[in-house]
Amino acid sequence: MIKIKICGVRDTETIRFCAEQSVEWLGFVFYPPSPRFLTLSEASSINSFYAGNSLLKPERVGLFVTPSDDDIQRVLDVMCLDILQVYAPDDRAKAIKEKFSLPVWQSRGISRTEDLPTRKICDGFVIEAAENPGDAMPGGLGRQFDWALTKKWEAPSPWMLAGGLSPENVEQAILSSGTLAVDVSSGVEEVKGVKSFQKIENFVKNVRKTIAKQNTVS
Ligand SMILES: O=C(O)c1ccccc1N[C@@H]1O[C@H](COP(=O)(O)O)[C@@H](O)[C@H]1O
Repeated sequence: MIKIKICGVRDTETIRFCAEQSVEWLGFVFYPPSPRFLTLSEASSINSFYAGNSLLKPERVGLFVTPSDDDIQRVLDVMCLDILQVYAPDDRAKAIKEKFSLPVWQSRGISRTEDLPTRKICDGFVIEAAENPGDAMPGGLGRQFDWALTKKWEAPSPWMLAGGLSPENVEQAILSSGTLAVDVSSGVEEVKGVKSFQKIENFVKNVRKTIAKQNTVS
């Protein structure tokens, strides 16, 4: 079973829709330059929505870019998170895990085999395309890398594939990379920062279809 994370969710209708699609994780972006940035007030509303809907299953992943402890604490004061996804160096990612006692996924940009992690750092990795000089953000840009790079990688901890995934390419991405989990943001949007229910539905359908095909041949 391939697990799915829909990142950059900003409203309760999208949360409800994704939950109905049985996705495993929802990503909430706490990085101000992002078009998917969630204010503390919006985070607090989403927290109330979750609190009032105890059957909502998707785990809440808070995304932070080189955060201070205060940046994370301010969010945790208004919203429960199940997992922290961080863009941070190894030691800082470990320190965040220690401080907040939550599972931590470290985002890692790669462009060649040598960039793939060989040591466990925290609880998992989000593997995506390397950042380019001048990029406004380290992720959420719809940029792919060569998926074949991960096919023979002996990952030191669980990982998910991210970067430039879409309903159209996710099947090929899963087959080429060998991933067991996928993370999508811009590929399921109508315009930057606004999720498309149709694209989310197609994305989920195509992921599930890929699993079915894999089951058929194995
Ligand atoms: O989604 C964002 O706005 C974002 C901002 C800053 C860092 C990461 C961000 N998203 C993450 O980037 C990857 C790839 O996203 P995309 O599908 O290519 O748009 C994914 O892990 C998102 O969670």
